[in-house]
Amino acid sequence: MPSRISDCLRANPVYIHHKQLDLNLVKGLPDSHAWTNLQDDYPSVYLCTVETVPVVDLDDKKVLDLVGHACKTWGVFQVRNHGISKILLDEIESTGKRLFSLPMHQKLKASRSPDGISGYGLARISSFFPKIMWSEGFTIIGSPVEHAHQLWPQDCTKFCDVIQEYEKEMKKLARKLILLILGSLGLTEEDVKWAGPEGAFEGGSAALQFNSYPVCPEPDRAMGLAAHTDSTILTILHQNNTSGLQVLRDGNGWVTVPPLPGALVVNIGDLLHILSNGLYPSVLHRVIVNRTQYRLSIAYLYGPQSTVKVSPLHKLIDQGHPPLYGTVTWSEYLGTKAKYFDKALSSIRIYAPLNGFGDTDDHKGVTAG
Ligand SMILES: C=C1C[C@]23C[C@@]1(O)CC[C@H]2[C@@]12CCC[C@@](C)(C(=O)O1)[C@H]2[C@@H]3C(=O)O
Ligand SMILES: O=C(O)CCC(=O)C(=O)O
Ligand SMILES: [Fe+2]
Repeated sequence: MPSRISDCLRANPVYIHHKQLDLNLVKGLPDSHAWTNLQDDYPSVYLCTVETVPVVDLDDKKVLDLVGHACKTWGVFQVRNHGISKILLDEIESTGKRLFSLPMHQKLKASRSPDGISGYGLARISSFFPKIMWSEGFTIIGSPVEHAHQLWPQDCTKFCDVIQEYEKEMKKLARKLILLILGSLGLTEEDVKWAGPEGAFEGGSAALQFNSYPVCPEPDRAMGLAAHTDSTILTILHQNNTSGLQVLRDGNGWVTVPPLPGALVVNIGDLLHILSNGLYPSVLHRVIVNRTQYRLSIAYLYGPQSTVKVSPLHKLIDQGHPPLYGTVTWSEYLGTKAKYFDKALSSIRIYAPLNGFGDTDDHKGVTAG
């Protein structure tokens, strides 16, 4: 199994046999983009008044309890007082807008190849669905320079500078959140071998994903980004002021994560699900689209160094709580995800209780298409 993420993605090419349409020019919803069975899925409960995604103020004295509760019961929360300046959030948002408003022929020059890691194109998970999603994406892993130069041959310095600054700040926030999450489990960085000196998580790796959701003529029959969990420890997401992100709540229904000015969304990913031995389950989420408002999001997908071994943390294991998952590196897990998609977590499960013991669910697929 390849050790670096880039090698792993190269070894698991994604062939997406769909031509990238310019969604901004399409007048009606083409059959290729018309999803069936969307109504048979779980209902959307975005008008629900009782259940709202937790919002955690990182300066709150009870932050550990709040984070722990959110991770255990929702797998997603929004954070305030996260330390990322409004200027930087505005800058990354306008960088994304500038990118996606380039003419199609220019964006296609920076296309992600099937065995590539970075660039413009449809989400990697597109190959698992018969219909095409109403979105376009741009992935950055490592240096953005090559693709940025294809997009802006004259001068891509501004783009690269903003990406670099944003990634630097996101990395700090991701580490802070991981320490809080460990704290909420009664653990410290010393309980995580690969955390390194002072819990610095040196060598952690990440992907930056820009997602663009143009306005859609028939939003009820289209899908912005199909239901999935992220293969990360956690994902930090900045969304513009258009709603669309939904999370599946206890298998009951889709709940919208409303955009809150200045707040960032934190999603628990599959690697934290494994590390926490299923105590903090990864969250199934999707994006629906909109007839009148353009939506943009920027996801910072954070994982450990690609070669470190991830398995349920020792202190969470005892006779009553056997390890539910085997050991994987992030690289290996991305390979597993590329093959099995929504069955990836269950494919590495090593202990399956007969009586609901362990109280975990490896996400049964939500398959509309
Ligand atoms: C590191 C990664 C996680 C990701 C696949 C990738 O190689 C880079 C893009 C990531 C992303 C973003 C959109 C949703 C997602 C499921 C996808 O298709 O590409 C995630 C992948 C993931 O978390 O598995
Ligand atoms: O656009 C969004 O709100 C979600 C994006 C997402 O789920 C992802 O990039 O993994
Ligand atoms: Fe996601």
